[in-house]
Amino acid sequence: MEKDADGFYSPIADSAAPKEDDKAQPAPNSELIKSTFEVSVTLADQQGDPNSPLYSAKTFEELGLHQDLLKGIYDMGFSKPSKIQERALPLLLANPPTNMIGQSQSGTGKTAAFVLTMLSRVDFTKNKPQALCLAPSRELARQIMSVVVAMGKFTSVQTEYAIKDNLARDSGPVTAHIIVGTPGTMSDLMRKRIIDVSEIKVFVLDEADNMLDQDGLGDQTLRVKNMLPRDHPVQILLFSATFPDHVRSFASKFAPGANKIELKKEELSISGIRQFYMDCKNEDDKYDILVRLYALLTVGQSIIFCQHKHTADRISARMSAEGHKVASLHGAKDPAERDSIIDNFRDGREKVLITTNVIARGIDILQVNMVVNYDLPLMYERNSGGGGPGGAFDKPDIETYIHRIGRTGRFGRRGISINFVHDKRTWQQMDQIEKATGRKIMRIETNDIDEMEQKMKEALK
Ligand SMILES: Nc1ncnc2c1ncn2[C@@H]1O[C@H](COP(=O)(O)OP(=O)(O)OP(=O)(O)O)[C@@H](O)[C@H]1O
Repeated sequence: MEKDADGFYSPIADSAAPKEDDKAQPAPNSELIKSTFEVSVTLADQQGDPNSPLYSAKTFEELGLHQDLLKGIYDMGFSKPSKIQERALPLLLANPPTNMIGQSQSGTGKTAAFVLTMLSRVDFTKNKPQALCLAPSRELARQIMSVVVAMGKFTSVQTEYAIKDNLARDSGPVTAHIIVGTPGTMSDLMRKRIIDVSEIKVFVLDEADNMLDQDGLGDQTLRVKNMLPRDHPVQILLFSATFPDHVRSFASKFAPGANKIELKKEELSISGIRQFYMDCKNEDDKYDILVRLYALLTVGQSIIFCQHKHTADRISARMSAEGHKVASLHGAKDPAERDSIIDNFRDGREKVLITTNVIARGIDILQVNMVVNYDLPLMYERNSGGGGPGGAFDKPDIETYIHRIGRTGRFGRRGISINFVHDKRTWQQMDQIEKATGRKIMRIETNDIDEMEQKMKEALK
């Protein structure tokens, strides 16, 4: 079976496929919630709470960073390290270099830990690639690059992208120190020797469980690793908020002898994200409820996740036709369009983004205070007996759920997630998610608009 650009197997019927009578009907305005509250983006002082993943007993100065990098960190407005930064950085920067498997909840600052390591290990006098970083989407690669550039502002770091359409096929060898990209393009450029790997010292996988998963990007990532030099050690860093059991042992082989920072199952999701569900009557009702939520979705910014790109396109086309301003983003759009959509959303020019799992991981936009799982994230289960030949998308994808809701509640902020459930199957799937994450998912009435607004107000306080 072929996987599409969003990493899904494609020949699965979209349960929310358009129906003949599905033509856009303007939603009565009376149904729209009038938003009467402001978003309070209060950054609770969790950096002083020893139980918080943002807590640290140390300062950045104590972590052994170069003066130029400290300047970059403070210039970004960071004052104290988070727990993962405090614990990981001394291990990451120690000599001889040791591999690392680092796990920490979404939005707790893993990026800074690996970016500071790359910047610390580069010899700026040599114009050759010395650190490679892979991410599962171009959007995340671009975001990581912005952190490299910001943290390296007071160094002479040179950077380059290994993402689709960035380098011409006949480009000369890349002389940049740090290259950030997606695995397919990275391996392509390495094979063509546009990227010379002879001086590579650090190899980072962000969203490592996804990058190593054989049902995901595993093959492409392995191809990159197999092209790395063998005449000197390369420090391998794997970071993610999740490391499911089936990836964990492979991760240990991929990064042998790694220092490990791990989370317990009950620590996986963030307490600042309040989780809700709405009991929808059927597929069509999901759409109507989303439209009714529109005013709340635009109080801050929100991301609506669908299982399929055609669902994302269909909902956004219908909402736009009804006069609501929304954008849609998925892997079938061309790279330039993807860049402009995410940039518009990042800059707040768009408030509602309807998307697929393509941006479920890593994307850090602090103003996002609401995530809607229009469709719950599902994984392909072979031989589940639930439909297609040999398997079906029946099982909830717990890791993707944790990453999706983690697009809100970043670095101590508050956020809301809402799951739409509409039949017995989706109920059961949500029940499994609740059990696996150990966090209560509260009901919100769909027909009591005041209650809906009140609950959200409280959750964001
Ligand atoms: N020490 C710090 N002080 C203040 N803000 C920080 C600090 N470290 C990171 N941040 C900010 O916190 C936010 C989340 O960080 P980051 O994107 O690295 O999270 P993450 O752990 O990689 O999350 P995810 O698992 O979702 O990828 C970013 O906006 C980042 O700038």
